[in-house]
Amino acid sequence: MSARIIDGKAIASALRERIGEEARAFAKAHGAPPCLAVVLVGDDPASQVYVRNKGRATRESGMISIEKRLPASASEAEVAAVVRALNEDPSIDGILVQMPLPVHIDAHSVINEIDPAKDVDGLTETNAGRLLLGVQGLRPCTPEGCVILAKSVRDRLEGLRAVVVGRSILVGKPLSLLLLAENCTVVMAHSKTRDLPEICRSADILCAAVGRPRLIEGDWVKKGAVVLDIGINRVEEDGAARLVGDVDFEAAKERAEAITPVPGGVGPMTIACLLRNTLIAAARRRGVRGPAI
Ligand SMILES: Nc1nc(=O)c2c([nH]1)NC[C@@H]1CN(c3ccc(C(=O)N[C@@H](CCC(=O)O)C(=O)O)cc3)C=[N+]21
Repeated sequence: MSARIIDGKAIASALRERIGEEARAFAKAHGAPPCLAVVLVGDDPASQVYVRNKGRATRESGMISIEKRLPASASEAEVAAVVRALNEDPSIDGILVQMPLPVHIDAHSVINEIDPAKDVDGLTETNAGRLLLGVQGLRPCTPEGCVILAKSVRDRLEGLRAVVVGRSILVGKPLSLLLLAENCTVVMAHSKTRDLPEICRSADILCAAVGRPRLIEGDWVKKGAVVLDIGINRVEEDGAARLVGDVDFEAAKERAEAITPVPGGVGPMTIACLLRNTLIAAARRRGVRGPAI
């Protein structure tokens, strides 16, 4: 039996719809919609596309989107100064510094300049610490999206064995912590893990976030598992550019119960969760409860 394909695009679009309603109610109650600022340094073509898409999605959800662009030659101090000005601006609810930054800029330092209350990526030390502690904070968008997708298949994640392949700051580590918070038994696997195929075969929920095209083979997937493919790899195949995940989708879907496609799986959820975080940040900054979505 072929797996059910988890339609991340449709789930994200339904979530964005609900966020839009909440954002409009917020605008009525507070006199202005939530506002997201995106800082883009340099002219990386992929980043330009992401930022344009984020801007469009933000406006479609009834929120305000502003962009601060700096040249690739901007110094770390200049980028930090832009972030600090956005921190001070009361009309800004969320700040996202688009990655990657030019190599001469230390991304960690710049991210840490963001006011944790406006850190809609959930990447500052403060929000990472809050995630570790299990207290209220802003959670990273892609991992949050993954948990929503897993719950679209399994009502309760409690007691399930989750294997997360990849330990990046952006995805692997925070996703492991979020799944732990859902009472999964979490295995954090990575490039030095021994017997990776065997460990993957033990997963009820298999999450691949390594950035290696089709690393996870079909027979690494347990029958009936939920597979979340977080990889977005651009490859050249038969002379055409294609987007593929970290999982061999065609093979894995013959064993999984449900699987996310690439594109159209986890990616769209990242943007929906970013908008959700912006709404949450806007509400909390005004001392009201965040959205119940
Ligand atoms: N501060 C920061 N926060 C981020 O969250 C962040 C970032 N920097 N830098 C770049 C990565 C990448 N990222 C994606 C978001 C949505 C899709 C997405 O919606 N992808 C579509 C299709 C994309 C396509 O066709 O190229 C999909 O998977 O269906 C992909 C990638 C957010 N990132």
